[in-house]
This record gives sequence, structure tokens and C-alpha cells, in this order.
Amino acid sequence: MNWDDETDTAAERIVGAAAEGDDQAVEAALRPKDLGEFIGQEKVRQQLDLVLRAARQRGATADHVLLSGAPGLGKTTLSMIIAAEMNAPIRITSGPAIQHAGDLAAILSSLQEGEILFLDEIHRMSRPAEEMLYMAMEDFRVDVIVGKGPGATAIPLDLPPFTLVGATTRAGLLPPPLRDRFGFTAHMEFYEPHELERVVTRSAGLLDVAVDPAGAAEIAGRSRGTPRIANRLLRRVRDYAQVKADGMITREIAAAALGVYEVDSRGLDRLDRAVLEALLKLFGGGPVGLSTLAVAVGEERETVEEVAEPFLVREGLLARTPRGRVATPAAWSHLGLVPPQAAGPGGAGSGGGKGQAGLFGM
Ligand SMILES: Nc1ncnc2c1ncn2[C@@H]1O[C@H](COP(=O)(O)OP(=O)(O)OP(=O)(O)O)[C@@H](O)[C@H]1O
Ligand SMILES: [Mg+2]
Repeated sequence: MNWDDETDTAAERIVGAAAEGDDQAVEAALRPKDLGEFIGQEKVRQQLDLVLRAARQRGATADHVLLSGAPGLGKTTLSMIIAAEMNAPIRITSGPAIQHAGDLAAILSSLQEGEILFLDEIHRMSRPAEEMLYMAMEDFRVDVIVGKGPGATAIPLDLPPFTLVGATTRAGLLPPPLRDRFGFTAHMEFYEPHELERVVTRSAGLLDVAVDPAGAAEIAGRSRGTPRIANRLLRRVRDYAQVKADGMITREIAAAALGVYEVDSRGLDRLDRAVLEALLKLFGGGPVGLSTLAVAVGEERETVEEVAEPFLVREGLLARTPRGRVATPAAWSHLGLVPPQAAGPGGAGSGGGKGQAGLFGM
């Protein structure tokens, strides 16, 4: 069974990356509209404010901006804020939507002066399109190729000055020549719980939901440092508060609601817990290979590696070591289990657990 296919699993819907249907509409409604409304990311906000303010004062188009960071941290939101702050129209497209250089040429040649071009998932653009973009970013010019084969000719076309806003979850995958052509790069960090608390409170206000500070804090603490998840959890808690209580979100209501959706006190979902439980209960805390761990939880390798592990690693619950996956002491205490004595690793299939204790010290 593949976790990705199980789209109607509550936990998947709650912590999954993409928003769909209704969720998308609500997500759009909750987007902050200007820099002042944008919560957290102090450094990025301050730097971006300077970049945009200076461009406005000069009456010029702002430099190209690259936004990088994990899903749901506010890249799309910031791109729209940039357009709003510059009082400029915005055109939205994405790397995978641009198959051929010609697709990009068509978009670029129809831009107005000062327009913001938002290129989401910029790391997934095709090579020829990427090369066309280099020239467009630097010289505001593209070569449009007319004809095929030996008779093909390149017709240079001037573009109006525009601002490219690129977004990527994988800045490391961008070729350096592309990365270097951005005048300003903003790396978005995960949010602090107190910032997410403000996100929850703000969204509750917009959705006309009553939440007390302890209720907001409870939701924030389970939101994995991610505003999108905070907003999603808030909506599920709102449902619960409406059906099971008087509508008011308190700490108790939030905890009970998120219990129903299998989002635990640290924000782990069902898959995260399954991985951790297998690691602890079946393999004595590891080290165990990724493939073995994936089979034990009935998932694909990639699902465990890309969906569950990044958060577990970030939370300091799991370590990836050259000898395999290892649970940290925090993992044992989070699941309320007692680690076996270092002398006797009781787990099956751990494949020679000598020196396990030493791994914890890394
Ligand atoms: N700083 C913030 N303050 C308040 N709300 C925020 C903030 N950042 C993001 N959000 C909310 O989180 C949701 C997701 O943000 P957004 O769509 O901008 O993320 P993203 O980085 O583009 O994600 P992806 O990589 O999946 O495209 C939005 O609905 C927005 O309302
Ligand atoms: Mg986005």
C-alpha cells in the first residue's frame, strides 16, 4: 500500500503538502496581503522590505527574487505580496508547466513593464528553458528560434524590464548560473511556535472562529513549524469544536480534536509514529536499513525517506547514520518506551548491534 495514494486518510490530508479544492480556496483567503500582515521570517521581511522600497523610490523594477524553503512556509504568499507592494500585476506559472523554451518565450514576450513573473518549482524547468531564462533575466532579451534544423534562425527579441520571483523547495538543485542571477535570495525557515500561534489567531479571526490563547498554542505546537499545517489543523479543530462542543477552541478541545485526527502532541502523524514504533519495537532502536524499515511499516522506501524522515530528523527523534536509521533517546521517551540496556540489544534483525550506544553520542 502506498501512503501517497491514500488521499482520504485524515492524517495524510492534514499534513500533506498540497492543498486541494475547498482547502485551496480557504488557503487563498487566509493569505496575508502585505508585508505588514506577514508573520515571522523577520530577516526575510526586513531585507525584502528594503529591496522593494528602494526600487519603488527609484521608480524601477525590483531585482529578481529567489524564495527557497520547505512546502507551506509562505513562498507563494510572499510572491503575491511582492506584486502588491510594487503595485504590479503578477503572472503565475511553474517549472513543470514549461516544457519547451518556446513556452517560456511566449510568456516572457507578453509581459508588461514592471510585471512580476512568479515561477513556482523553478528547479523543475527544462534545460533549454533554463538557458533562455538566463538571458532574459540578465539582458531582458530572448532569442526566438524560427524554423528547424540547419535552416533555423534566432531572432532576438527585447523584453520589458520585469521581476522574476522564483520559488523552490530545493535550492540545492538550482544550477549556480541560475541562482547567481537573482539579486536577492530569501531562505524561509520553519516558524517558531509563538509565530504559529499568531498565525492561528489571525486565521481564526478571518474564519470567525473563537479560539483562546491556550487553544491557539496547542494547535501551533502540533503544526510542524509550518503555517499551512497550522491553518489546516485549525480548520479540523473548528469542525470538532462545532460538532462536539460550543464552538470555542480551548486547549482541551484542540487536543481532543487532533487526537481524533491522529496528530500527536509534537505534530507526528500516523505514518511518522508507525516508522518510529517499528524502529523502536521491532529493531530495538536500530541501526536498521531504510529498506527493512519501509517493509516493516508496509510503505515504499521513498515514502519513508521523503515523507516521514525529514520531520523525524528535524525533531531529533531519528538519526540517519552510515549503518542505518537510529532512534534517539528522545524517540523512546516520546513514545513512552524504555530503551533496552546498551549491553543487550533485544531487537530482531538489527544485524550486529555492537557499539549502538556510541551512536547516540554523535
Ligand atoms: N508568514 C505567514 N503569515 C501568515 N500566514 C502564512 C504565512 N506564511 C504562510 N502562511 C499561510 O500558509 C499557507 C501556505 O502558504 P504558501 O502557499 O505561501 O506556501 P508555499 O511556501 O508557497 O508552499 P508550497 O511550497 O507548497 O507551494 C497560506 O494559506 C498562507 O495563508
Ligand atoms: Mg506555493
